[in-house]
Amino acid sequence: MKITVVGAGAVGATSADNIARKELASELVLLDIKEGIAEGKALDMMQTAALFGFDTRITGSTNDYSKTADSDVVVITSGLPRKPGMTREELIGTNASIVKGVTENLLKYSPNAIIIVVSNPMDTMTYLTLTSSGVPKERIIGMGGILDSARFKCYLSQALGCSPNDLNAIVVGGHGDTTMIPLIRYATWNSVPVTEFLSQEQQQKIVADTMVGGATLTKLLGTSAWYAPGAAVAALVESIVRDEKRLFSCSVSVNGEYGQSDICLGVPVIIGRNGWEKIIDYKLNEQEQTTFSKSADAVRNMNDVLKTL
Ligand SMILES: NC(=O)C1=CN([C@@H]2O[C@H](COP(=O)(O)OP(=O)(O)OC[C@H]3O[C@@H](n4cnc5c(N)ncnc54)[C@H](O)[C@@H]3O)[C@@H](O)[C@H]2O)C=CC1
Ligand SMILES: O=C([O-])CC(=O)C(=O)O
Repeated sequence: MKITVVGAGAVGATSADNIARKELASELVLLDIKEGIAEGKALDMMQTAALFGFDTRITGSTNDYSKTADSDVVVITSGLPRKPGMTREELIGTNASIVKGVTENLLKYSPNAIIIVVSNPMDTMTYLTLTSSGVPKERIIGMGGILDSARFKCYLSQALGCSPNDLNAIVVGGHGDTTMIPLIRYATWNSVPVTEFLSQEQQQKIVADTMVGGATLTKLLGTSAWYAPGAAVAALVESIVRDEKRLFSCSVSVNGEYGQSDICLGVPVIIGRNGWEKIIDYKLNEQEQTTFSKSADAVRNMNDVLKTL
């Protein structure tokens, strides 16, 4: 198994670190446009192999895509992160051309790879990758909902005073401060709805905190987060390479599901060796469906911006 991570910045390097520690690949390539950074981080990580006990061979490359040849999975994290006060959507002007160019280069050497898109605005970057590449839709997966769902579980666990591992909770819709939809009605604590233990006020606060989870971290850090994003990327890669069939919220090309088409949006989807396999229809109630449609409208407006760039 060969995996490439493009972008050796905060998220790319953390993703690669997790992928190596989990031994998800025999070969892992980190690529960046900045001279030496990917090689340096790859060597630094390689020197943890004897300490963590993994056998993955990690190499770095400054923009030489021939080193990424025949990758089974590629992860795109290249592009600008936001700064405090910005939305993810404001990154579109810079990141669209980066993501498009990186995808073209990757596909020259790994035409059969499964592509994971992380760069923001993620749903629109996933749509751009799909529409500009001609790669079958099952092989293009936007990562956002796994991270948002982990944050949702974090806030739920704090309110309930319980282990996040005993929680089941999912966030669907767009990966944006106003577009994500934490489905609290469906969240459970070891099979019991969390709504039975939380007041309306607590529920509203958890949902609101989850939606601005990324913005909260950006304000604290001065740039956006990387530990949970890197862990979420690794979980997604793991379900692919081990064919785990995990049910994750990922941004994929919907075709009538949840009342939407010609858009990539976060929906519950089964992830296996061939990419995303099946969208699962959670029966949204009227209010959730209305929120989902509004989320889709916002993402579609962003996708329309691509035509003006
Ligand atoms: N979808 C999600 O859940 C998340 C998405 N993100 C997004 O991921 C992206 C990366 O974030 P960070 O790693 O924090 O940023 P960063 O600035 O630490 O790293 C980005 C890296 O991309 C590289 N890069 C830029 N253009 C390139 C090109 N053409 N080819 C190869 N490499 C190139 C830069 O040199 C830099 O090393 C941002 O767009 C951020 O908004 C971040 C966290 C979560
Ligand atoms: O907040 C950001 O800009 C980065 C991101 O997507 C996240 O951490 O959820």
